[in-house]
Amino acid sequence: MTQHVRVASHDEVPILDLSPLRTDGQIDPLAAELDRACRETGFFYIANHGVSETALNAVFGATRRYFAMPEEIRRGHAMHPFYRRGFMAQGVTRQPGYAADLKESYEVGVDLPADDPAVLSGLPLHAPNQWPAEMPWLREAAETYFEQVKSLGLDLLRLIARALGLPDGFFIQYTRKPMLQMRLFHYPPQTPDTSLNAHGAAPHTDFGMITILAQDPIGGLELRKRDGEWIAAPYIDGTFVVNIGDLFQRWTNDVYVSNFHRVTNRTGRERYSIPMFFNLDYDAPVVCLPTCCSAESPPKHEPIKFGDYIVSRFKAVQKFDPNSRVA
Ligand SMILES: O=C(O)CCC(=O)C(=O)O
Ligand SMILES: [Fe+2]
Repeated sequence: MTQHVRVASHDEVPILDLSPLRTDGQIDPLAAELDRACRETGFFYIANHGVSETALNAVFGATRRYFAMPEEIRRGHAMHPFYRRGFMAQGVTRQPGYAADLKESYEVGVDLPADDPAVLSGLPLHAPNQWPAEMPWLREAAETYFEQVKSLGLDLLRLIARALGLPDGFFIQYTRKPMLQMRLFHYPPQTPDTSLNAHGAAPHTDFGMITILAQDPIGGLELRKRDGEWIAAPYIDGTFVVNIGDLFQRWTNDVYVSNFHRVTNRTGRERYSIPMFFNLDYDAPVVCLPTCCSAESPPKHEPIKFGDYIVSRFKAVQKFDPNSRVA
């Protein structure tokens, strides 16, 4: 079992107050704080993020209620392996070198109509959401929260563009049909006989752009600093945790860091968390950002399409099957 780790200092994982984003205030000092956090640990908290407490409490309430039901009911909502919406059982996610993750989830994306051209053409991850008809409370709470976190994500994209010296709309231009993936997570408590190699979520880096995470007071999220030390990023009331994904690191020519993190729930209690993987349009060209490369620091990575990269990572760790589409 992993050792007890110390709590991150404010310097290591700062709390950024986002109020200036919504009050038309001066955002440059905030962008500078964000820039420093993204270069050093790739993790920061955000406060005054604009998501209502009512929406947050409702989505956690619905998540608890859903996972308190017998698993057979959830199995009836099994996630479609191509569209990635619905229930994902324990053990689907497996990071190389570790036992399968102990968490289970309900997956939600951008709710596209079945006749949307992207859906009709079979673009991976583009689909209508899947909702159990007998649980309207799940859909209602998840959709309300999803919309609020989506607008928070757009605010963050504007701030990130500012931090990187790009026009404010640089990333927002690629959010016409963004591949947002929200996951309602349940982490059962780890028992003493759980394999030493098992985690709620084994050490990994996130795939995409940024992750906006709501965790409950149980805590358990830990991240690895650039020097290799693991530190805890506990629950802080009124905040979310934001971190950088691998594709965004690549886009910045490795100037921003996508860091390893993990979750181990040793509290003996159920843990719930709700990450929003804020990804961009399938076709967004990920080519070294103009402010991140120069003659002294040439591009380190080949250009790639946003969606092609995300799909390649799903294949590696989440049993994504490109041949599983039903016409
Ligand atoms: O549940 C958490 O606190 C973090 C989950 C996570 O890191 C992930 O799903 O990528
Ligand atoms: Fe993660």
